[in-house]
Amino acid sequence: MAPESVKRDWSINDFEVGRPLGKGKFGRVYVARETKTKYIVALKVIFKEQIEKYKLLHQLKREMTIQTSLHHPHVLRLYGWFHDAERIFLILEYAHGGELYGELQRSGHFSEQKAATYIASLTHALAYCHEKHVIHRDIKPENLLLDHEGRLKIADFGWSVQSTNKRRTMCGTLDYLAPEMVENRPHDYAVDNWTLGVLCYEFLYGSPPFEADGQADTFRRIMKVDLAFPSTPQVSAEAKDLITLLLVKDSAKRLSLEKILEHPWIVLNADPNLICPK
Ligand SMILES: Cc1nn(C)cc1-c1nc2c(-c3cnn(Cc4ccccc4)c3)c(Cl)cnc2[nH]1
Repeated sequence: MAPESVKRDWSINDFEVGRPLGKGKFGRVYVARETKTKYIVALKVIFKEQIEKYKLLHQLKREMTIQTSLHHPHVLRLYGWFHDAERIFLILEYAHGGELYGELQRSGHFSEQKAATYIASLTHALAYCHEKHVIHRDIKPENLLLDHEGRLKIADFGWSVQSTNKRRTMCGTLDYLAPEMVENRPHDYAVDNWTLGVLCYEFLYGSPPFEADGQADTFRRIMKVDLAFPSTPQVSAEAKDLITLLLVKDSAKRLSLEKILEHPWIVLNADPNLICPK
């Protein structure tokens, strides 16, 4: 039974902590087992000193508030949290399949079926987030996890925002930045549509479309929408069409999440057994 329905005042004594799983921005993540129910979770441990040092308490609270409120099969659950004198502990859903990034690194690039399935999963998750006025803004392979059946889970809402007013100004991460974010202009939900185009390209070719040696060159390539499709690996015209419809500089002209799900490449290639619309 999911821990949040068991009790509210958690402490580290309620968990048997296992091996480290990875490092997030400001803390390590461990696999852990809740002692009474034997339920397996991921425990993200964040040191208060780090949060205070980088003045990130507001961002952490926003991440926790947002992720706690999101209940979708392709969004990693945040069941609850607790703290002690030095640390903050987030009780997260455990994704048995690990990080999608590792799978991409091992295979070099994904098949069109796998890429389309992940893009469709992300699109459903983002449609849900946008309905709840949440823009993720930091979708990248390192923030994507897989469950035991290979279903995608979006993790790490550290850069997400609750967008009540339509336009926002904030910063994001490098290769996945939409032009309006590169220029630190006000931005809205459509930044996630741009990122879907970047991810679709990276899933199919193994590296992001505007990758360059230095940050300035990447920013220049993004601003020019300097998009080129290598001759290998072989990628279908339909896949290139979807990428081109998403990597559009004018955010209002990017393909909508609804139209992505109707695109022929998605309809032909995505595996419905691994996609959960709601
Ligand atoms: C790694 C790994 N290998 N296997 C077999 C399972 C996992 C696994 N890792 C996780 C992890 C996990 C671990 N590190 N990270 C790094 C990280 C931190 C913050 C945001 C995004 C990414 C996440 C989680 Cl949260 C939740 N579930 C996880 N499952």
